[in-house]
Amino acid sequence: MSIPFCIGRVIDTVSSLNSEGEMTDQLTNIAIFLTGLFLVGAVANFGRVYLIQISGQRIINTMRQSVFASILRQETAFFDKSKSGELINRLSADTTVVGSSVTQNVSDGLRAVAQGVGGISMMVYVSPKLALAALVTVPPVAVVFIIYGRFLRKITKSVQDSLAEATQVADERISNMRTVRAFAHEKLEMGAYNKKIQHVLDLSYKEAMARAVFFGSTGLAGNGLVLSVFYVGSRMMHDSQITVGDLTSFLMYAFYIGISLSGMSSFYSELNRALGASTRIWEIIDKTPTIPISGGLIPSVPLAGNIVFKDVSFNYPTREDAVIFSGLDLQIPAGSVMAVVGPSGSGKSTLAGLFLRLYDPQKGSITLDGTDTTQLDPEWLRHQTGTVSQEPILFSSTVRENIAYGAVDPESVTMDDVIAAAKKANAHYFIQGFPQGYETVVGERGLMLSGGQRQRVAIARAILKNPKILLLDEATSALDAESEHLVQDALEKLMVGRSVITIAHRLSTIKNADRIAVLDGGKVVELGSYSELTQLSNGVFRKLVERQAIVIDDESLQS
Ligand SMILES: Nc1ncnc2c1ncn2[C@@H]1O[C@H](COP(=O)(O)OP(=O)(O)OP(=O)(O)O)[C@@H](O)[C@H]1O
Repeated sequence: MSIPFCIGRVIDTVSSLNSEGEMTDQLTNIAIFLTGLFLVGAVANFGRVYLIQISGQRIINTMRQSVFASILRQETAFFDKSKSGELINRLSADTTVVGSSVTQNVSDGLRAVAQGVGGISMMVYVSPKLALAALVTVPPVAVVFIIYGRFLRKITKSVQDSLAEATQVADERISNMRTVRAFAHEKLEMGAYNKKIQHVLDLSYKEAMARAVFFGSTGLAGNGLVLSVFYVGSRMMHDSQITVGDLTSFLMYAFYIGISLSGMSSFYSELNRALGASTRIWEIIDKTPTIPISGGLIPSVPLAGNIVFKDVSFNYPTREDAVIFSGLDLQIPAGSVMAVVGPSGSGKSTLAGLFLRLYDPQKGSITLDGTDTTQLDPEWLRHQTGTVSQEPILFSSTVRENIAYGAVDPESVTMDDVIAAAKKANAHYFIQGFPQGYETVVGERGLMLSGGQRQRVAIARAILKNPKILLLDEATSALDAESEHLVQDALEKLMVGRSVITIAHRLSTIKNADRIAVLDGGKVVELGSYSELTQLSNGVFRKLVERQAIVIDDESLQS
């Protein structure tokens, strides 16, 4: 800010001084002063760029950590409503928009603001009257800024929303590429994606138009400022109200302000884009989950494993009209095996999910050793429970890491523990057959393994966990008869001394269960041992067994 001032002084000094020596002295002093100032400026610039860059990157990091932590904290129902591609977009694209605004623009923007404020102050110092003439452009510029800022925040949110929808489409199709290929729907999917991305482009046209108007008008305002200084200043100089040096300084300040106005315009523009995108980030960061992931009671006495469902009524939050349970009662005594059967869609998997507190029932209670599970620490509850589900999902790491994932602290699991669990799950043999053995990477979601292999790795994971409670949701459904027999054997050994809820379609696998609960119409309609239930004439279970026997007979006849 002192440069135009110094130049003004140089001009006035040169035109007023007569002696050569005096002029040289003055000029040397000013030159030394300016050199010092330039050096300070260079160091300050270095510091500004470096520090702002570093803090910007740290802000992006912290934001990403907070968004991801908040996503992981959310209750299961949140993931029923949200789409993974959309969430990933918030984690990456939105944080980048906010982050890049913070990194590049705050630094340049603050400089532009400082330059603008400094320039105006110096103008007022040199000549308040001329400064007033220069600032006639401020009110219309302020109005343009306000209107544009509002518009940009809104449109950025829409662009980011549409981009998230497009990412969601791509994400779902790419992760289910086999289905797309099997149905030969590549062109259809391309069309679906193009439609979404076209919407982003349409919105971007609007944004580009607004930007063009904004930058055009702020540029015009900057030039208007220079022009008014030129016009009024020249007249004032002619009337000897200001010196030539003052006018030169003034014109340079006017240019500075013009430049700073353009810097402020892009800063303001980016800031509003960042505000639009950050709305989507804060929506997630601020969201409090309805079921916390930890916190609550951790019983001091050893867990026995008495599970009681009492008068439980439930519907999924996303489908309020579809009642899954209405007044369901079920008791699983500690250390016993309860098999749950029933028609498809009768709520067998839901029952297991309610015990794990993936969802909370709208009515009734689920207790563990007499304590309502809503009072218990969910983290503790889930650590006590081993789960093998119908379609076990593995992570794209090694077989060893996937098995060790079952432990409370996977890092502390030894190779011997992993092998022992794999042997019990009848998985050791096939794992050893891989060239990299336990270090084989299983691909995204474990897709490089067969369904049966995945299931055995998942069983090994549950065995390694050694939990007090076991939830087996069709744990052996993907296995062939021989493997099923072997794994079933391992599972039965594992079940001893634990409370088990086992869900099975193949009724032959639950013959040894202590009791069988038959679900239908949102309630337990029959309860008893295999032999008790098969003896009930007209019983639902008996019919299920008879129907399955016919199917099995048909299959064996055909083969
Ligand atoms: N996340 C969800 N959101 C909304 N509805 C769901 C959800 N999961 C399941 N449902 C519905 O709840 C009902 C019970 O599903 P559940 O998976 O518990 O049945 P199931 O008896 O285990 O079925 P299957 O034997 O076919 O595995 C079904 O009608 C299903 O459509």
